[in-house]
Amino acid sequence: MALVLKNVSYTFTNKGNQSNKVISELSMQVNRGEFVSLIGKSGTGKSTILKLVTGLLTQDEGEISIDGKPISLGDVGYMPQRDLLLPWRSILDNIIISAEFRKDLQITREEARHWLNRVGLIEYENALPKQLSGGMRQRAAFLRALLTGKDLLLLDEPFGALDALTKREMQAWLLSIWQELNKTVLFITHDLEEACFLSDRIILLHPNKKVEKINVDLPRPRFPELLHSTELAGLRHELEKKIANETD
Ligand SMILES: Nc1ncnc2c1ncn2[C@@H]1O[C@H](COP(=O)(O)OP(=O)(O)OP(=O)(O)O)[C@@H](O)[C@H]1O
Repeated sequence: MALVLKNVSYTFTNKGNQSNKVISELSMQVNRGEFVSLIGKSGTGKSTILKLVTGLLTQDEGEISIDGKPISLGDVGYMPQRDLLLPWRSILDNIIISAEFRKDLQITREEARHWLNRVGLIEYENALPKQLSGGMRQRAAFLRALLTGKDLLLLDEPFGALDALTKREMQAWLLSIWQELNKTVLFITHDLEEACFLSDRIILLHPNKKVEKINVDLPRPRFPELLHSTELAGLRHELEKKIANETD
């Protein structure tokens, strides 16, 4: 067992004291080594769930734990929707930033270079973020989350802004790294095909705050040919229908 959310609720209160209960009595679990995707219409609270799990936000009610211990800031590797790379630091210095704040974490520059090489960014180790394309920045932001050394990675729409081909490449290397390093991943996407292709399970958030848990019974390892299979197309279609029929 890895991450458990039990009866979690969260309400945003705006300046005018208007409140918006975004998460209501949510219970869900992500097991060690699993790849789980969160899907649902815009505004159903996907990013809020990730922020609660990181500890950036604190739930009003309920419990969030990792291996039975209440979560605290810094327990997970987090890749937010916007990459938030520091514009004045080189790519290499951006990806090893966690080691500067944590005594328990040693990342050598050699190790960081190994990873830059793995994702095709070694030639950019000394470049500034603004010199990289969107896809390259996403890869750097992913490495920064990976090099926190945490088992649980929270990835908020990491490939949302990429063209279809780059997205395919990134999905393939994400799966290879996930398998090789035995990570646990909680992933947000609006791309239903992507959710089916990558995940063991999908958690669908409904606008009425209910959640639906869907198993993805597709074989692993996953190869790109699977994207053309009737099984994947059938599951994607099923999800599409569930989401399309919803009203707020
Ligand atoms: N800082 C904030 N202050 C007030 N309301 C917020 C804040 N952040 C998010 N919300 C509101 O909470 C709700 C859920 O937002 P959240 O970003 O978690 O949804 P989401 O499912 O991730 O959406 P999307 O798919 O568009 O990224 C929305 O109604 C949003 O307007």
